[in-house]
Amino acid sequence: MTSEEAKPFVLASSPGPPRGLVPEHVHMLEELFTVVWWDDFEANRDKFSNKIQGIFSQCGKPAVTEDLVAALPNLKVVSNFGVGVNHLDVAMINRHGIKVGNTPHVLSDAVADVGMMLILASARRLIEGVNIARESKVYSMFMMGNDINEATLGVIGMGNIGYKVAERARAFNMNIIYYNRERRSVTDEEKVGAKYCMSLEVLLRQSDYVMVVVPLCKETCAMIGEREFQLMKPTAVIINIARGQVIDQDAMVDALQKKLIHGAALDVTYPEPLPPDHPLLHNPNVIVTPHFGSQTVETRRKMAQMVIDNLVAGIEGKPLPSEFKA
Ligand SMILES: O=C(O)C(=O)CO
Repeated sequence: MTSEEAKPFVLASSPGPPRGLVPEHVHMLEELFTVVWWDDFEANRDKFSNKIQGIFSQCGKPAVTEDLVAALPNLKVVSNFGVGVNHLDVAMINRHGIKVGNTPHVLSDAVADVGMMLILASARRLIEGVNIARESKVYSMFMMGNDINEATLGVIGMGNIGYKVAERARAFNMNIIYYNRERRSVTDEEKVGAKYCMSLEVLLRQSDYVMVVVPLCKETCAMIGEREFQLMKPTAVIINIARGQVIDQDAMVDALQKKLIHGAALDVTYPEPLPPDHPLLHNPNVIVTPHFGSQTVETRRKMAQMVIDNLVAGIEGKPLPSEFKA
């Protein structure tokens, strides 16, 4: 058994909610590392600065600023608990000779499940239905939903998660179209029956459900805005399991109010959470969930293991099992 001092030092934001580490993950980390929690680090910078070799980063916590990176001369790796690294300045971190790890693949099924769940929940008006049953109101025959059978799903971003959404939608007999930087292979397309759209415009015009699954970056920030909502069907529902900022949120509120689109189902927004008086929380055609796409016990366990594997490899100077490069 390694002594505490011999274990490499890793900086992490303090455990517990919001979005903190659950005890199981803390235990996994502490088995291999001397974990320096952010509050302790802040109070004792001189004691820890030379010792920290890795940072456990989650949803922008701790904030990996250039000042922090420069203050940690032995830092080798920033390991992100999640696939999306939009909150990290990867180019800046890499410039300092430090690697960045993330956790793709292991969470794709869980996130795609939430995407499919949001399609079904909005099509079948799940939240309204649950509320009616809970309030013991007279059951209304007029609370009609819509079939997703034969409806068209437009997937924007056919990466790992987008493809998993398509696999699920295929099982529900949806017509699948997609828009992606690169076209998938014919074999991939045929497996899920997905048709490639040459332009976003074509996808937006044809889709009953528009699912956003692109990573947030300069090119995708606010890629769905006023013009895009105008192209969509008035019956369409937009679903976002990527990052809130990929959609211009004010334009979406406007599009919903003007009935340019029918509804929205959002696992991601900005900010998170939305303030209680936000219009998206008070529209019966909108479902908002708390960015919980990857949040299952099993998936989070796999993610925690991957974060740890990236930390170990980075600290030992080996290639990361999953490195994200700028
Ligand atoms: O891993 C991420 O980046 C996620 O947002 C999962 O929901």
